[in-house]
Amino acid sequence: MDAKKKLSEKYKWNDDKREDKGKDTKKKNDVKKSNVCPYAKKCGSCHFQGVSYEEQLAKKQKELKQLLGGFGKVSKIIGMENPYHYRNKVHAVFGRLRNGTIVSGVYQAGTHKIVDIESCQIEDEISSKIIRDIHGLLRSFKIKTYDEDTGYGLLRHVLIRRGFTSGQVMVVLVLGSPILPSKNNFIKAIRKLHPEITTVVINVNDKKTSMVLGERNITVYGKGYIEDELCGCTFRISPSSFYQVNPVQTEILYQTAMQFAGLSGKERVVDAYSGIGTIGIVAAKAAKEVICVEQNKDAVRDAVTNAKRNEVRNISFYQKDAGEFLVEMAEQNEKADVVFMDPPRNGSDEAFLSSVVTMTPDKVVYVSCNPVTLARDLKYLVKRGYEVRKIQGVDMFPFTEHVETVVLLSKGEVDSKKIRVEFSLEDMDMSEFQDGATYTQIKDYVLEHSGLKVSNLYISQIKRKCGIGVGKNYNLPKSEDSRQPQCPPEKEKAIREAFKYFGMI
Ligand SMILES: C[S@@+](CC[C@H](N)C(=O)[O-])C[C@H]1O[C@@H](n2cnc3c(N)ncnc32)[C@H](O)[C@@H]1O
Repeated sequence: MDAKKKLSEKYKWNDDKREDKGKDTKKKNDVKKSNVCPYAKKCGSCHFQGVSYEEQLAKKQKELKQLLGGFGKVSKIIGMENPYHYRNKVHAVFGRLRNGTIVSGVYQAGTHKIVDIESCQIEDEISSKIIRDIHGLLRSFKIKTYDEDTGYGLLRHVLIRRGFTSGQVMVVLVLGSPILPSKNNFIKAIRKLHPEITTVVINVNDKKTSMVLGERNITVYGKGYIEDELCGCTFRISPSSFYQVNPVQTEILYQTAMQFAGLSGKERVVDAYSGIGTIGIVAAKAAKEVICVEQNKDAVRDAVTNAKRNEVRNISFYQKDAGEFLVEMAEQNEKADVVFMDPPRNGSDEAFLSSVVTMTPDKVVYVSCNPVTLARDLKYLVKRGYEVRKIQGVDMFPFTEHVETVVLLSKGEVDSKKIRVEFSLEDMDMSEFQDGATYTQIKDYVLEHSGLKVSNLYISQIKRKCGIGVGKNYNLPKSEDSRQPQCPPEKEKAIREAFKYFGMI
C-alpha cells in the first residue's frame, strides 16, 4: 500500500452523516450543526466550521476563479478524502487563570485569554494528546507557565511535529529561559506516556515578542529533528525549518508541480524558496541539475543532509535571499530551463521576478499559498511575455479559508491572445485586495505567528496609524469621544509584523 493510501485508510472520514448530504435542507442543517467544533466561536481559526466539505471546496474554487480566472482556466480544486486531523504540526500557548488553573490552547478572539482546548478537528490527534499530557504533568513538576505581561514563569508554548509516515514525534518546549527543572525526569515521564516521542528540544524565547519560536534550540532528548517521507524521499525536519503541514495533500501538490514541469532529465532547474529541499530533491531525480536557494539556515542545513540521505548528487544549495540570488544569476548570464518558486504568503519580489524574465526559463512552476499575491506576481510575469498554461488548486487547509495553488507559465509569443489576457486582467475586480491582504488573512497571520487574536477594530486602528486606507465598514468611531478599546502594544506589534509580511508597509 503506498504511503498516501495508508494515511487515507488510517484517517478515514468516518462522518457517517456525510451520506445524507443533499437529501433535504433540514437534514443538511442538522449535519452542519452536529459537525461544528465546540470551540469554533472562541478559537476562530476555522472559518468554515459548520460548512460541508463540498461547499468549502466550492467556495475556494470560486475565490480562485475570481482572482486567477483572468489568466486562464482554473482546474477543479483537488480536495481531501478525509479533511479531518490533517495537521502534522500542533501548537499550544500555555498560561494560567487568575485562580491558578493552568490552561493551554489558543488565544480567544480579540483577547489575551487562553481558550483551553481539549480537542481540535484539524490537528493531529496524537500530537494534541501529547500537549494535554504535558499540561497534566506541569503541576507535579512545579513548572510555571510564562506570564506574557510580567515576563515571569517558564513555559510559553509547546509545539509538536509528527511525521505521519515515519511516526517520529518532535516535542518543542518553548521556554523563557534555558533551564528546565528536573529535565530528565520530565522527559522520562512524558516518554512513558508517549513512547512514540523520538526527540525533545528546548527552544529559548526570552524576548517580549509575539513570535512563537526564539532563535536558540537545545536538544535534550534524541536527535533534535524528525524524519518523514514524501514522494518516495526521506526528509529531515528541524524545529525552525518550514515543512508543509498537510502531508497527504503535499504529495499531490508536489506531483502536480512535477507534472507541470514535465522534466526529461536534460534540464537545469532552480528551486527557489526551497525550505528543506523537498521540491528540489524530488525534481533532481528527473533533471540534469538543480540549484536551490533558501534564506533560513536551519532549513538549508536540513536540505544538504536530505540530499545526501536520498543519494541525490546533482543538486546544490545556497543560503541567500532568493531575489538577490536570482539577480546575481541573471547578471552572470546564468540560464535555467525550469524555475520552481514557492514563496511565503507575501509572494515574491520584483528583484526575483525581473531576474526570471531576464533568464527566460522555458517554464516557471509557481506554488503559492496565497492567491492574492500569486495574482499580483502572475500579472507581472504575464505583462513581460509569459503565458499562464495551467492553474490547479489543492486544498491543503480544510475548514480554513486558505488554499494552495500551482500555476504553470511558459514563454508566449507576442500575439493577439496575449493582449486579450492583459485586457482581462485590467478588468478584474481586485478592489477587495487593494490593501494587500484581507482582514481575515491579517488575523490568521497574527494568530499563526504570535498566537494572538486581533479584532477588525484593532487592525483598522493600526491601518490608520500606518496611513493605509480603511474600508468604511470597519468600526470607525462615530465621534471623537467614542469610548473604544485601543489596540494593546503587543497586538499592535503583531499587526504591524503582518502588514510588513503582506507588503502593506
Ligand atoms: C512556503 S515555504 C516553501 C518551502 C518548500 N518549497 C516546501 O514546499 O516545503 C517558503 C520558504 O521560503 C523561505 N523564504 C522566505 N523568504 C525568503 C527569501 N526572501 N529568500 C529565500 N527564501 C525565503 C522560507 O524560509 C520557507 O522555507
